[in-house]
Amino acid sequence: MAEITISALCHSYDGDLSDRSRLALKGIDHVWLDGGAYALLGPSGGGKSSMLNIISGLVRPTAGRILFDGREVTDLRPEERNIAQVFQFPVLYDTMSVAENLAFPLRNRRLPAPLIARRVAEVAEMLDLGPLLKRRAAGLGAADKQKISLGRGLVREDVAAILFDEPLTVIDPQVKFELRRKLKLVHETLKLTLVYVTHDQNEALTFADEVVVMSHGELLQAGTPEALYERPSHSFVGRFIGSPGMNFLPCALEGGEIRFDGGRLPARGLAVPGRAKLALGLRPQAIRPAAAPTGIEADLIEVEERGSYRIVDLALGANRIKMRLPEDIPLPAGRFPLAFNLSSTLVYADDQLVGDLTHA
Ligand SMILES: Nc1ncnc2c1ncn2[C@@H]1O[C@H](COP(=O)(O)OP(=O)(O)OP(=O)(O)O)[C@@H](O)[C@H]1O
Repeated sequence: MAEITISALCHSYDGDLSDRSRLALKGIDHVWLDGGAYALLGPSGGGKSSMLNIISGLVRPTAGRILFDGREVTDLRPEERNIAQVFQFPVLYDTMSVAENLAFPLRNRRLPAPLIARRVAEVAEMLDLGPLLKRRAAGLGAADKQKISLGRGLVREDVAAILFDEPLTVIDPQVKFELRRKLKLVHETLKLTLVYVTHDQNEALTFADEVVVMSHGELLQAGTPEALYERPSHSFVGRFIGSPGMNFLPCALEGGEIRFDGGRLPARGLAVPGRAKLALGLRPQAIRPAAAPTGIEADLIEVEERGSYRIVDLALGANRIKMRLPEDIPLPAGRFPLAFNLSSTLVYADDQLVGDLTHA
């Protein structure tokens, strides 16, 4: 396995870098550490597949470099890079048995038969394919076929990394959960460098040690699931992660206070760039009804029951915000004061996190 470094990566499918807004990748730097389990998360068209295909060598970047363990591979062909890639749809040979499909990447490299047999048995065991080894791939369902594709990715011991491009899209939810758990176990056992593309935040947050969020060809944040949840460094990440996502209140910094429609909060010592568009970012669980007046008053609009908690829609001045309230906390009716957890009340300037209100 290898550490993969990408440096100043830009890509345009027509080769023209002059119009930044049209680039599929807009100057990305990142290091994928050896043995890390990464999720590459973002909306459709954000550049995730382009990034994977550039790492594997299927696409050559218009500008920038890729290094495996410090060695430049930008100009190497896919077969020279030793990357295993698993795609959204199963890639296998229908006429071969499951065992032959799993063995194929190893036979191709002319590995000794006993080694091939050992690896095929190990991978089949990991993915519960043992009972199917002699069956022809053609007769199997979508989930089993995709397991074979995953197995073909995992079977080689010499790969620099395994890249998964939305591999569970065609799998139904119950099996999906099971396979994701299996992949996590496989990662823990084999310490592979894994990059797993998804646009599903639950998939990303449960699978990865580190989540990399991309949108519009930019890498917006890379961090642990907790960091992305608690301190999104870009407002897009705050909105994209969480259900519901982060609330954003347009605000202004005046006289040592953050002022927003519906309230104000002390913000002494907070420095923000001049002329920046400011917003307060608040997770729904950082908001609570207050027992005494706080200067922030909201009107109850709607309540959605979600089992052990409620999502409460509130009007705060002209803003609509969502509060996540555990079942055991009473919900006042009508208009009531709100308290914000200040360490989770984040300040964004032109969509970038600049601080919180803790020390105000
Ligand atoms: N082969 C291609 N030719 C031209 N443009 C492409 C090609 N592949 C991707 N693009 C464009 O590059 C941008 C990034 O697409 P990419 O497929 O990398 O994003 P993605 O995040 O993987 O999206 P999805 O989740 O839909 O696969 C998009 O604007 C897309 O239209």
